[in-house]
Parts: sequence; C-alpha cells; structure tokens
Amino acid sequence: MYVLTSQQMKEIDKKATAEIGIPEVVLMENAGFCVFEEIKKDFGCLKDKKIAIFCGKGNNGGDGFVTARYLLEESKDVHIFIFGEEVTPSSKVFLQVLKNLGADIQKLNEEVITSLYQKKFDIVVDGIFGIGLTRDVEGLYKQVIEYINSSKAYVYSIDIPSGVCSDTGKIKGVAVKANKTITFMYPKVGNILYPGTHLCGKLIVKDIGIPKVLAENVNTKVLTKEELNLEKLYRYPDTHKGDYGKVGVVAGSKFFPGASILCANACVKSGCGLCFLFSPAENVVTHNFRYPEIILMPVESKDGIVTFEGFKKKEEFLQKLDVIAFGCGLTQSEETEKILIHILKNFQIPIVIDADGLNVLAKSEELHSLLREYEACKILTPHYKEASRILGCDVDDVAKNPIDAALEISKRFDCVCILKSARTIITDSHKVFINVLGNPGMAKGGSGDVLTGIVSAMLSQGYDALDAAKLAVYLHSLSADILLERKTVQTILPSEIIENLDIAFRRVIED
Ligand SMILES: NC(=O)C1=CN([C@@H]2O[C@H](COP(=O)(O)OP(=O)(O)OC[C@H]3O[C@@H](n4cnc5c(N)ncnc54)[C@H](OP(=O)(O)O)[C@@H]3O)[C@@H](O)[C@H]2O)[C@@H](O)CC1
Ligand SMILES: Nc1ncnc2c1ncn2[C@@H]1O[C@H](COP(=O)(O)OP(=O)(O)O)[C@@H](O)[C@H]1O
Ligand SMILES: [K+]
Repeated sequence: MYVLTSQQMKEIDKKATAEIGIPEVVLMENAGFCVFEEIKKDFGCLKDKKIAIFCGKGNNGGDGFVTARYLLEESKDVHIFIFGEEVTPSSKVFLQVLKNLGADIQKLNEEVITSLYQKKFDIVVDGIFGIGLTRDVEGLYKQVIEYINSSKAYVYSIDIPSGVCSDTGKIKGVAVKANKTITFMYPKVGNILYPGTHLCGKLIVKDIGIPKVLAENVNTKVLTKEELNLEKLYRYPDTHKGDYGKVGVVAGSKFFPGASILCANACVKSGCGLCFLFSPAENVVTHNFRYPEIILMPVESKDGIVTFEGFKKKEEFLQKLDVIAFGCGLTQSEETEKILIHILKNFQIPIVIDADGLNVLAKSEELHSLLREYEACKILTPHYKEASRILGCDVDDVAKNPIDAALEISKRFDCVCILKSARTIITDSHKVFINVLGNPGMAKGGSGDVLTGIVSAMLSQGYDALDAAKLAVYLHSLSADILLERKTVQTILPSEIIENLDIAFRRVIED
C-alpha cells in the first residue's frame, strides 16, 4: 500500500482534476460521503444523536460540509461550526447547499467555543485541517481542538487528525485525538508515523475515485506481506547447508555476552547454512553446549574486548564467510574500529553493521569513506540515537523526520538503511518501506541484536539487501506480535522472538 506526502497527494489530486477531468467537487462529494458512510456503519440509527461538525477554510472543511449534508438526513440535531465564510471554491458550493437547506451553521468565536462545553455531543466530525496544514495551530483553532479533545464524543477525523503534520506525523502545536480517521485513496505519512498514527485511532482508507495509475511513481509503501519476496525461502529437497551460506557474527564482549548469542542464535534460527560466532574467548567457553548449532570462534581478548590481533588470527575462517554481521555488543573500542577497517579493506562480502559497528563508524572519517567505497551489499541498522551519531545531528532531528534520515544514511553509504523504531523505515535510497507491525514488547535490550541475526541469515540465503531487510523486519516484528497474542508487552523477551520465529515463518510462507 502506497504512503503519500501532502505534496504527492496534491499532485495526484491536481492531475485527477486538471488532466483526467474529474471535477474537484465530485472528489469532495465522494470524500464527504465516505465519512458519512463510516459514521452510519458504526452507529446505525443516528436519529437521537447530537452531532457537531467543525469545518476549516480549506477543502478538508468542504468534505465536512458534505458529511454534514448526509448527517442532516438522519438527525435533527446536527450543528456545523465554521471559522469563516472565506472558504475554497469547492467548499463554497457545499456551504451554500447547507445554507439552502437551512442547516444550523455557527461561526466560531470565543463565546461559541465556551458554549460548546455545555453541549453534550455524541459525535464530533473534525474537518478543520487536512493535508493543507502549513504552520503551528494557534488561537481559535487551538481552542477548538482542545475542546474536541476534552469532549466525551466519538471523534471522526477527516483525512488526518487536525494538527498532525501529514508529512511527518508530528503534532504542530496541538492536534485532535480521534477515535477513527477516514483518509482518502492512500494513507499519508502522518497517518502512519508516530505520534500521528496514534492520534488517528482506527485508520480507514477509502477510495474516492481517483485513478490509481496516478500513484504509480510513488516510492513509499507500507511493508505488507504482499511486498515480501518469498522465493528464496523455498528449499528444493536436493539441497545442502552450503546452499544457505556461512555467516560470521563478529559480536560480544565481557560486558555484553548476550548480544552476540541473540544475534547468532537468530541467524541460525532464520535459515543460514552455518553460523560462526567470533567473540572473546572467555565468553565462548560459557556458550559451549548451550547453543550447539553455533560454531564458536574464540578470539583473543584484552579486558574482555576482542582484539584486532586476535581477530586477524582467525583469517583462515574469515576467508570462508559469505556474510558478516558486525557490531552487537562489541563495545566502542579502538579494537572494534580497527577490525571494521580491516574487514572493509580486505573483504568483499555482504555486511550488516549494527550497534557498536555504527558507533565506531560515526566517529571515523576513514570508516566513512571505506564503507562508501565498499562494493558488496551493505545494510546499516541504526536506531534513532545511532542514526543521529552517524548523521552528526540531534536525535530529535531524526525523530522529526525519520524517512529523510534513513534516506540520507542510505545515500551517504550507498547502502540499505533499516532505521529502527516503533515504525521502522527501510530504504535503499530509492524505495521506502514503513513497517507497521511490532509492539512495545520489543522495546527491550536485545531486540535489535535479534534483527541483525535475521537479516544476516536472509543475505546468506541469497537475498539482495533490500529484500533481506524487508523480510527480516517483517518476520522480527510479526514474531513479537504473535507472542503478544498470549503474553504481555512486559513479558516478551528477545530470545522468545527468536523461538517464535517458527510461527512467523509459517504465517509468511503458508497463509
Ligand atoms: N487530495 C485529494 O485527493 C482530495 C482532498 N480532499 C480534502 O482536501 C483536503 C486538503 O485541502 P486543502 O489543500 O484546501 O487544505 P486544508 O487541509 O483543508 O487546509 C488548508 C487551510 O488551512 C489553513 N491553514 C493551514 N495551516 C493553518 C494553521 N496552522 N492555522 C490556521 N490556518 C491554517 C490554510 O490557510 P493558508 O495557509 O492558506 O493561510 C487553508 O485555508 C484534504 O485533506 C482532504 O480532506 C477532498 O476534498 C477530495 C480529494
Ligand atoms: N514500541 C515498539 N514497537 C515496535 N517495535 C519496536 C518498539 N520498540 C522497539 N522496537 C523494535 O525493537 C528493536 C530494538 O532495537 P534496538 O533499539 O537496536 O535494541 P537493542 O540494541 O537493545 O537490541 C528494533 O527492531 C525496533 O524496531
Ligand atoms: K481533519
């Protein structure tokens, strides 16, 4: 499913009217009717319902006028509130229709807003701002939104909750908290990213008759099952472990032994042929027997951290690898940096860089240019903080516009970037996918290490970087969502996300 920015939606809208010739009022009529239909479906009989419709001066308000007209057919207690008569030409048509019908239309001012608090509306329709919101919400607009949020009514937002930026999902000063949002044709970015997605309540996407061919060049999509390439998950009977690749997980330290195990274990549980774990010798001793499928590669360490010299002694094994997963729990030492430099200079195999791999990358100019020049496929898996270190900006800047941050990282290193959060963004700098699965039970140390293991296994099974990233992110969060069916967000563990991958794989392959 495509996800659009306000600019993209406006262009499509313009083409539909100017080039294809569908009049704007027809689209507005369809949009307003869709909102009415949804209300009717939810409430059934509206006869005794007290309804308020708040309409701004743009076309979002015009949709509200249309909805109001249909609601007037169902209830005698429908009240329309406007911010002024200077509305867009299409909206004006429907405002006039309401006037002709003798509808109750009140212009909002301080007094009217105060009086709203005495009225007990059952249903509120928010048609204040849609994709045309350009600046922070203030004054009367702010007061009305505050009223809506204080009311006990069931709130419908048209297109997007007013006050949410449709390009980022951020709140521009104040925003409506809706129970349900009816958006048209395609979700907007602000309907999908937090906090906007939360303020939408239940999101409904309605077709209002804009030809779909107009969206064909849009590059951003929700990561749905239909977007996954499942081809390489199928195994011919006549096959052997060599067909599924050898992954070298370079991870772990005295301080974070678990990170390496989670990563390597997720990797073997996601289908790689052989998984070698390069970790400090003292950790490896304790891992023995507990994780029999992982081939343990004890590396000489100093103060619990793998050393560059120790790593080089494993050259013979390193040469056999097909994929490297680098960084989980390594610590940000000079040794970590030296090892990564060595890998980027001497290997040309797919690499996944996570955690401390990203942290040393952020600090080293040499690593920046080596990674840019590295020709094999590369996947970077930062969370917001790691991304901000790489980009040299504030973490809030990443959070404000994660799609742009992911694109920037992807372009800078010519890599696939998996920017992790409650709405993980995947991009190869051309296409963008937003993951909408997963739950707060994943907000726990170790969840990211699991993802690194899964994505490495996808690379070793022959997927290209973008397909590997999409499949891994999907399976990872689907596994956590399946766990949530019987557990709680508090009790989900990263190691259980690994165990539960069985069911996630089955659902992806068989359903
Ligand atoms: N796309 C489609 O396919 C279709 C779209 N449709 C609908 O149209 C909607 C988009 O309509 P739209 O472009 O007229 O913008 P909209 O959101 O109504 O607001 C613009 C108004 O708000 C004002 N304004 C902005 N920020 C402000 C602030 N902070 N505080 C105060 N004022 C502020 C701005 O003023 P200005 O910035 O010009 O001063 C302008 O007056 C879309 O979301 C959907 O519902 C359907 O009808 C059919 C098909
Ligand atoms: N609230 C949430 N909803 C969905 N997914 C989440 C949420 N919080 C975290 N995640 C996912 O969990 C993982 C956390 O990774 P990361 O922050 O690197 O953790 P760690 O480094 O401790 O392993 C990411 O894949 C992220 O997308
Ligand atoms: K709205």
